Amino acid sequence: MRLRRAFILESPCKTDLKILSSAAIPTIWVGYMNPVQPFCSIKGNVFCHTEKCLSTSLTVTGFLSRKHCLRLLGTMPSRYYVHRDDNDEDERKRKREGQEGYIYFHKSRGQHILTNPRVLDSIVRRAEIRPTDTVLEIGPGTGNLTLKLLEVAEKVFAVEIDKRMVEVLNNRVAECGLEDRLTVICKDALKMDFPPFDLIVANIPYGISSPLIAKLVFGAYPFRSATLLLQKEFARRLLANPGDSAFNRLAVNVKLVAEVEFVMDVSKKDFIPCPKVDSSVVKIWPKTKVPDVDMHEWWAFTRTCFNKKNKTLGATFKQKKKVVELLRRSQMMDSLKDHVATRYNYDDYDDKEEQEEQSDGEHCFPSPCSEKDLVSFKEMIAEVLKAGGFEAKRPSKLSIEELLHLLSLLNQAGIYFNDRTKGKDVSNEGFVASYSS
Ligand SMILES: C[S@@+](CC[C@H](N)C(=O)[O-])C[C@H]1O[C@@H](n2cnc3c(N)ncnc32)[C@H](O)[C@@H]1O
Repeated sequence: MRLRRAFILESPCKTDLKILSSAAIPTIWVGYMNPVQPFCSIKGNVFCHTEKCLSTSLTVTGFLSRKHCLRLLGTMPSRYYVHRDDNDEDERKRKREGQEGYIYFHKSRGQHILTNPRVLDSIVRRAEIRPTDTVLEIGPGTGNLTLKLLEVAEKVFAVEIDKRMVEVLNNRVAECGLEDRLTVICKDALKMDFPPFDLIVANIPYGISSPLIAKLVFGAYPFRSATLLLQKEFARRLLANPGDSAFNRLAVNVKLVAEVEFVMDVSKKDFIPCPKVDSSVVKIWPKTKVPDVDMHEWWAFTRTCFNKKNKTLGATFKQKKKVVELLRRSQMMDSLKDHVATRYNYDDYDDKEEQEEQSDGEHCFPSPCSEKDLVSFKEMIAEVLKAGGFEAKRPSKLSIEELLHLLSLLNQAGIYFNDRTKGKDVSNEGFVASYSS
């Protein structure tokens, strides 16, 4: 049968629909075929990237029932999917929300559904799931990935913040008779303790990538690996090595405790609605042997060094604000308690950036340490940097081993980065929060 106009939708499986694409269509867009309803009546709600295919005819060898299609799609056919900004005031769209059959994808929640079955299969294959594994999925959405995970894992915990998605997911999994192996937790993944799991496999909302990865690799969760779909640029940063322009604080912190492996790039066209950015899949392997370092001290140290990652360490540790903070944190101020508060005069400080930082009010002193103590503390840091050969080096170019060495030299000299006046914080909450926007 030759169709002049095809109703193009997303579906996990082209063979199920028995659609053969013409050579002109590089990606096969398949889905719910409704030969009765004329295409033009639904055109308004179809996403633009599907429209590319409209003029191309498809050779169709069979149709699926609407019910079967809905099961494959997990929810309504895409004419019901509307992507709406949270500040979109369109009354008609608002009215439709809540009506049966309509589901809105919210940008603020990163709701971009991965629909390419080949990509879904590759993610599951590269995750190397064993039949006895419990998998944690963050942000299952309508369940395209969840269903694939349920085919191979013993159990899946899916954490989803959006109640509407949870409903769709539960219905879809129940229709496949797999509900016994799925536990859906309707919570914010950043604000909960995860149940025990062996692996994480997820297409996460990109807005929470940093805090979520920090939570996973520094949380008390022993897991084999995390296979994650991330924004491409973000993945490049995680994969970056010292000296690469993308190497940053998160990369250095993750590399301390985990190995990161590139798996594959994923085009934005493989999502509905189509996001603005491309994606990549990476696999994170927690290291079995982690360097013996106080993590809170390490996090505070990398925060200080990577704040201006391309500045030389000599210049970074000359900044008055940094030195005063370090002096306070290193508990070297006991002898200075009686000093009269001093507001520093920055006129003699030839560092524009730092002056700007001061001007936001947050970092204004008075501080109870004297200029004399500050100068000698500064000299002490400079000596440590010089002795270790770090004065002219830039944090962005240092290996983990070099950074660990520098930290131990500074600590040996009594210079600390974590606030030792506050007592020991054993949780990683502050650290995870520091990556939240
Ligand atoms: C990129 S979509 C992925 C959907 C699905 N996994 C897929 O591949 O098609 C991200 C999902 O994460 C959910 N989400 C967003 N923020 C979340 C959070 N803080 N905790 C848990 N889920 C969240 C969204 O509602 C959305 O369903």
